[in-house]
Order: sequence, then C-alpha cells, then structure tokens
Amino acid sequence: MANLPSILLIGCGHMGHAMLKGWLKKGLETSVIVHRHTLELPSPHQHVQSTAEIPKAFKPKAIILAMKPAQAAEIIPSLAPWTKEAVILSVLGGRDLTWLKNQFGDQQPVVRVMPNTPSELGLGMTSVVAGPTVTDQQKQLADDLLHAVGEVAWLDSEKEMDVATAIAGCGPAYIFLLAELLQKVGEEKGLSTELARLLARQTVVGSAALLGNSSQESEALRKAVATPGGITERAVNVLIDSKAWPDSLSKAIQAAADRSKEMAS
Ligand SMILES: NC(=O)C1=CN([C@@H]2O[C@H](COP(=O)(O)OP(=O)(O)OC[C@H]3O[C@@H](n4cnc5c(N)ncnc54)[C@H](OP(=O)(O)O)[C@@H]3O)[C@@H](O)[C@H]2O)C=CC1
Ligand SMILES: O=C(O)[C@@H]1CCC=N1
Repeated sequence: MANLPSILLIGCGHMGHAMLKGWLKKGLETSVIVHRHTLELPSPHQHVQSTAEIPKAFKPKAIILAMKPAQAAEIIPSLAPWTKEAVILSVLGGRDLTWLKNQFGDQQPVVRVMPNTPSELGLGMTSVVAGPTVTDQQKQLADDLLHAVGEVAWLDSEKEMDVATAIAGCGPAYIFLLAELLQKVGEEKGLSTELARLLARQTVVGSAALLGNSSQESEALRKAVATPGGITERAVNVLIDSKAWPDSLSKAIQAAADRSKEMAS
C-alpha cells in the first residue's frame, strides 16, 4: 500500500470527506482532521473539532484547505503554527494563487487544486497549478496525494483553471443531472418510478464504466449505439443540434467558468 504523507485536513464536508476516504483506502500516514461534527476515524488518524485543538507538535507535510471559499479567510490565520514546513493544497473553488498569497504571505508554498467527488472511489479528476515558491519535492508530494485519488492534470497556466473547474470540478453534477432527467422523463412517459430510476441509473453507471474501460473515443462509443437509420439516431439528432446540447453545454460551462473567475478574490 502506498505511504502517503501526513496531512492536516481543514474542513471535511462533501469534498474533503471524499478525498479523505480515498486517501484512507490508499494508506495515509498520521493525519489530523479538523471537522466541527462527529467523525469516525481509524487509528492513528486524529479528529479535532477546531484548529485550536490541533496538537502543536504535529508536523504535517501538507495542509488541505477544504472549507467553503467564504469560510477560509477567517480560519487561515489560526493555521500559522503548522504552515512553516508544509505545502498548502487549496481546494477552494475560484480562490486564485494571488488571493492565497495575500492570505499566507509571499513565501508560503501553495498549490491550487480542483478535484471532484469521484475521488472517494479513486476515480477523481484533479486539475492543479503550483505557486512560485513550491519546490519540486512538494510538487511530487502533491502529485502523489492527488494521484492516490484519481487522475491529475498539471495546468500550463492558472488561466486554464476556471474552465477546468467548470468541466471537471463541477462535472459530476452534470452527469447526476442527466441521470435525474432520464428518470424524470421515463416517469413522465408512463414508467413507474422504480423502473425509471433503475433504467436511468444503471445506464449512466454502465456507460461511464464502458468509457473508462475502453480505448475508444467517446464519439466512437456513441456511434456504436446509434445504428444508422435506427432508433438512437433519432434522439441523437435532436440532442446534437447546435441549438440543443452543444449550445446549452457551452453556455453552462461558460457560466460556471465566469463564476469561478468572479470568486478569485
Ligand atoms: N463539492 C464539490 O464537489 C467540490 C468542492 N470543491 C471545493 O471544496 C470546498 C468545500 O466544498 P464542499 O465540501 O462542497 O462544502 P461543505 O460545506 O460540504 O464542506 C465544507 C466543510 O468545511 C467545514 N468548515 C468550515 N469552517 C470550518 C472550521 N472553522 N473548522 C472546521 N471545519 C470548518 C464545514 O463545516 P460546517 O458544516 O460546520 O460549516 C464543512 O464541513 C469548497 O471550497 C469548494 O469550492 C472543489 C471541488 C469540488
Ligand atoms: O460548486 C462549487 O462552487 C464547487 C467548486 C467545483 C464544484 N463545486
């Protein structure tokens, strides 16, 4: 089992908990998790309810910021006793490296990270960009931690982060929405809730697994379903019309990317 470095995780909600579950499965060294609610943790991991309770002698190699962006500025000053020898991995949506530098100071090594919730299963997709004071060793450490919960893309420029966030950070929500809507349409067209739910869920699950296990492009997999002159083609022609999915998805990604940019500071 991989030996991942000691971490201090601040905030253990949807995203923090997804990453933690993934890391625990991969063999995380001692960690301290700051979470204001109850939390079952296997030994030697330690749960505390506030930053004031973090053991002073604890020397985390990485500090993960996984609270909501609006909650971060209030907490960051209380992390000073542990930041000196650590690299910060900020999961905060939108908050850019300039904002992080203003919070932690010029010299603090900070990596901006945008994961997604399938990290819980080791199937995450994380986009990453490092600040100027991050050492190669710390980049490797961040890479090891993030690869333990899925795929990692180091961005060439921080400018790519807003669109990367809109596609992959937010992306699971679009896929779950598709499952929701398939179920809803099935019900509207007369199927029982139970049947519509089963058809919708298993189709999304099976298609994602097929894509993940195939060397073929998604377009080829789609074409393998849509027999020319057959049934699927009729539906795909509706969806692929430039005014349908191409347009609405493009608008949706732009709206999310714009929001990410707005949240930089
Ligand atoms: N959800 C997702 O899919 C993704 C989220 N992100 C980013 O991850 C971050 C967290 O999002 P998400 O997990 O969805 O949000 P949640 O609200 O589920 O989690 C945030 C957690 O931080 C906790 N927290 C806040 N302040 C403190 C504090 N002082 N001490 C300890 N814990 C604290 C909250 O506790 P409490 O409930 O008590 O307020 C909560 O449990 C955000 O910055 C978001 O942009 C990034 C990628 C994907
Ligand atoms: O919606 C959000 O703001 C966060 C960032 C990406 C996914 N969830």
